[in-house]
Amino acid sequence: MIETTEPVRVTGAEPAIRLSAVSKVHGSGDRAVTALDAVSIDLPRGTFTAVMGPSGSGKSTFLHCAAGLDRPTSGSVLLGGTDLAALDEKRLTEVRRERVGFVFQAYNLVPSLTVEQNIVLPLLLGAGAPDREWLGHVVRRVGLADRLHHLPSQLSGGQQQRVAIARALITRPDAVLADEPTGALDSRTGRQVLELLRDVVDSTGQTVLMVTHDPVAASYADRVVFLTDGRLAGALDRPSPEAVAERMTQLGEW
Ligand SMILES: Nc1ncnc2c1ncn2[C@@H]1O[C@H](COP(=O)(O)OP(=O)(O)OP(=O)(O)O)[C@@H](O)[C@H]1O
Repeated sequence: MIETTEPVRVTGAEPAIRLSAVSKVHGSGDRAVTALDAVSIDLPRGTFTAVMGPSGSGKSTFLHCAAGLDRPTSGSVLLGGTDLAALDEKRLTEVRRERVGFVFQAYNLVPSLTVEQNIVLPLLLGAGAPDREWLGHVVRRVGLADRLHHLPSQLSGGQQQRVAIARALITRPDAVLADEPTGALDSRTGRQVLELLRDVVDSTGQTVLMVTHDPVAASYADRVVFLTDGRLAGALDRPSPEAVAERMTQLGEW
């Protein structure tokens, strides 16, 4: 008798974010600029992806399309299995609030609110009640348990960015999207923020997508994808800072 062993089929969980042939044209006529040109990519759940490329290569547009902040001219974006193109503005805003966490270079905290109030703000806007247990977990993870009643102005830059990361995590989003999160930090504080993002992926299975110009920052990711002229121009898995820097040099100016 011949025994056949069926290969175990790993169906692969649905990606946190899927872009299919996404193009984005800004403006029209003579002024039209193709910022993204038929980009297709899956960001698997529980992974950390960095996006790099020369200035003007489409990194921010990529992040904004992936997050539903910008609507593609063509192609589709699935966020946690939801087709963003099918949503009206109101629903898109809700989906963005519930399913995506944002971290920006300028921390974007509300100066008159305490650390705790800033962290739970997305829940209040969405009329959800803060889950004290999850809040406790998030503030411990970012190392801010003893700063909850401080104002942002009483914190260092790195601490403020950690508040922003906690705020991004409070809704348990499908993905955390970070645009140059260490751009305003010195290298030591920047490393702490990158270690935190890495830990968020490793210990909570979160998905992180980060735009950066810094090869060291990119080396914290599982994978770096490169953009030039709005197109994907390769990727590096388990990137070292040296390999990322070399690839960026090949792609032209930074
Ligand atoms: N609102 C807009 N209107 C017109 N053109 C735009 C707009 N936003 C972006 N662009 C153009 O689209 C292209 C990609 O821009 P994008 O900001 O995505 O690049 P980037 O890689 O993030 O750049 P940088 O590293 O300099 O921030 C650029 O040529 C830019 O000038």
